[in-house]
Amino acid sequence: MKAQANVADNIIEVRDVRNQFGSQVVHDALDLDVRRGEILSIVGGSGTGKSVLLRTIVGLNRPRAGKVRVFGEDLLALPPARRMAVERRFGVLFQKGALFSSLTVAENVALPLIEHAGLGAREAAQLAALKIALAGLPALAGDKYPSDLSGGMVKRAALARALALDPDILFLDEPTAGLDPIGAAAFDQLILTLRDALGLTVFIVTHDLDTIYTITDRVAVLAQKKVLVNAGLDDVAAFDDAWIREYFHGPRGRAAAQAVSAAAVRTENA
Ligand SMILES: Nc1ncnc2c1ncn2[C@@H]1O[C@H](COP(=O)(O)OP(=O)(O)OP(=O)(O)O)[C@@H](O)[C@H]1O
Repeated sequence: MKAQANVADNIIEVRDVRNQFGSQVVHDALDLDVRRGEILSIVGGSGTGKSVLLRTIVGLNRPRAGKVRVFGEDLLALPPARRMAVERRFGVLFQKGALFSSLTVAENVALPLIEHAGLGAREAAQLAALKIALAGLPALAGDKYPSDLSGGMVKRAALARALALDPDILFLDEPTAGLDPIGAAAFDQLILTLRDALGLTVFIVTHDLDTIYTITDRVAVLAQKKVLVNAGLDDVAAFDDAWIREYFHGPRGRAAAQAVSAAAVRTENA
């Protein structure tokens, strides 16, 4: 079962944000709160700016207007050393994994420990081995190069690297895209376990209805250049909007909802 977030304070606050590329306005007057300890899924049609929102929150994209506060700090207004200290509290898993292809998995995971935590090579290697295990990979995977891994293992390796610096917030951009259903379900359960064990806050950009139904506490829907609704799944699914109706009540949405109900019944009868 999902555990609800313990403390309902906002760890991320996005206020009145505008993002624009040339004449294309992606976000206009966008507001979003993310609560400490929750798993929040960001959904929306293709091109609604889910990845841009993630990049804006982690400071990789400067909005044209508005403010983003993470842990109460405006990242873009901080002096470099303070900004780096805040950034160390983020773990980011980008869409394609973004591992260095010329480094082994263990070296990829050790890199932030050497570069940002100032560890020596030996300590970093020991800690990297722990993170690799935490991400559910066998120890042998540490010696492999990203090109030698399956898609699911690449995601786990990238997750191990995202966990390297013991982040408070995990940002995941379409973590289950390209995985088979069994691999995707296992990855979802891993995220849930890590959230519960480590007290992480998890921000997931996803199209995956199974992820949304099985591990998400709240869902934020991007539409009309803003967050149309940010609430629990039942409230979002009942929201009166054409895209939401099609997404949550179309065949795939119904199948995901039924699978979760069936799993709940099995648990009750066990
Ligand atoms: N650096 C950039 N320069 C110009 N346009 C950009 C840039 N980054 C994003 N965009 C545009 O912003 C829009 C939103 O992009 P984004 O990748 O956030 O969408 P998305 O909701 O994540 O889509 P998808 O679900 O297809 O991955 C797109 O039209 C994209 O082309």
